[in-house]
Amino acid sequence: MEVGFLGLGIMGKAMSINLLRHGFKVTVWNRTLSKCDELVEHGASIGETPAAVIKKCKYTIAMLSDPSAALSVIFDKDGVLEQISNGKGYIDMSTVDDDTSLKISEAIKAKGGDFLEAPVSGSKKPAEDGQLVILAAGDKALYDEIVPAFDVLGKKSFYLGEVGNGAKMKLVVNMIMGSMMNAFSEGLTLAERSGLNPATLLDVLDLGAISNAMFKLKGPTMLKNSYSPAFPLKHQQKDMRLALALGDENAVSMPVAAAANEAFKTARSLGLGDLDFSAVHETLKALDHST
Ligand SMILES: NC(=O)C1=CN([C@@H]2O[C@H](COP(=O)(O)OP(=O)(O)OC[C@H]3O[C@@H](n4cnc5c(N)ncnc54)[C@H](OP(=O)(O)O)[C@@H]3O)[C@@H](O)[C@H]2O)C=CC1
Ligand SMILES: O=CC(=O)O
Repeated sequence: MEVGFLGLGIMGKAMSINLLRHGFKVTVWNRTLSKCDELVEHGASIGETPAAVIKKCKYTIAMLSDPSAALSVIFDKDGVLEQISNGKGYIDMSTVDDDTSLKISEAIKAKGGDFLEAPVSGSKKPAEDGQLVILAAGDKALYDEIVPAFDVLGKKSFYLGEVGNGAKMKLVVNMIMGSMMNAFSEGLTLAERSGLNPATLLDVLDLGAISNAMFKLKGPTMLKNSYSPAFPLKHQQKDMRLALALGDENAVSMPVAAAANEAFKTARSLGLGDLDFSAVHETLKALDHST
C-alpha cells in the first residue's frame, strides 16, 4: 500500500518509519524539508509540497501541530486542495478541534475527496511501537480502506461516526490527562516539601487504585527534573485550551481543567513549551516557598 505522510515531528516521524518498516511505500513532506532526509534513509520518497504528495498518493495521512498548521497545509498555496480529487483519501491524525476538522472535511469533499479525522492517544514510544489508540470519524469507506495502516500504527482503532467525534473524544481524553498531570505534580511536590520521599510515593501510588501508565512513565523522570519531550507541553496546553472551548460550547463547568490550563500557560511563559508536558512540574518549583 502506498501512502503520503505530511508532518514529520515527534509523532509523524515515528509513525512514518513504522509504516515503512511494515512494507508500506511512503512519500513524505515536512514544512522544514530537511527533516525528510532521515526518512529517505528508511526508504521513503520525498514530495516537495503537500500538493505533490496528494498528486502521487491515493491516501495521505497528516500529523501536524495544531489547527493553524492543519488548515495551512490544506488551504495555502501548494496545499492539499490543489490536487485532492475523486478517489483520493485524506486522513488527518493531528489533535485539533471539531470545527477545524469540519472545515477540512467540507473543503476536501467539495473537491470530491474522502476525509477521515483520526487523532491518536499515546505518545512517542507508542508511536514507535505501533501501540497508538486511534479515534477515527468521517467517511466509513475510507476508514475501512485505511485499516491496514491503522493496524500498523495502533493497538486499537475506534470508528466514532461523524466528523468531529474523533476530535472531541481526543480533547476529552487529553483534558483528563492534563488535569491528572497537575494533580500528580502537586502530589510529588507536597510529598517532598512535607518531608516524605517522593520515590516512595510513586511506589505507593503504583500499588493502589490510581496506578496508571502515565504516573509510572513520567514519575521517575520528573523526580530527576528530566523533561526530554515526548509530548511537548505547548501541545498539551493547546489541547486544554481547545477542550475548555468545547466545555464553553456545551455549558460544562470545568474548574479543574481551567486551573490545569493556567499551570500549563505559566509553564509556557517560563519558556518550557518545547519540553515534555510533565515539565509543568517546574512551575510549582518556581513558586517561592520560603516560610
Ligand atoms: N507527541 C505526542 O506525544 C502526541 C502528539 N499528538 C498530537 O499530534 C500532533 C503532532 O504532535 P508532535 O509530533 O508531538 O508535534 P511536533 O511539534 O513534534 O511536530 C509538529 C509538526 O507540525 C509541523 N508544523 C507546525 N506548524 C506548521 C505549519 N504552519 N505548516 C505546516 N507544518 C507545520 C511541524 O513542521 P516543522 O518540522 O517544519 O516545524 C512538524 O512536522 C499534535 O497535534 C499533537 O497534539 C497526539 C498524541 C501524542
Ligand atoms: O496527546 C498526547 C498523548 O499522550 O496521547
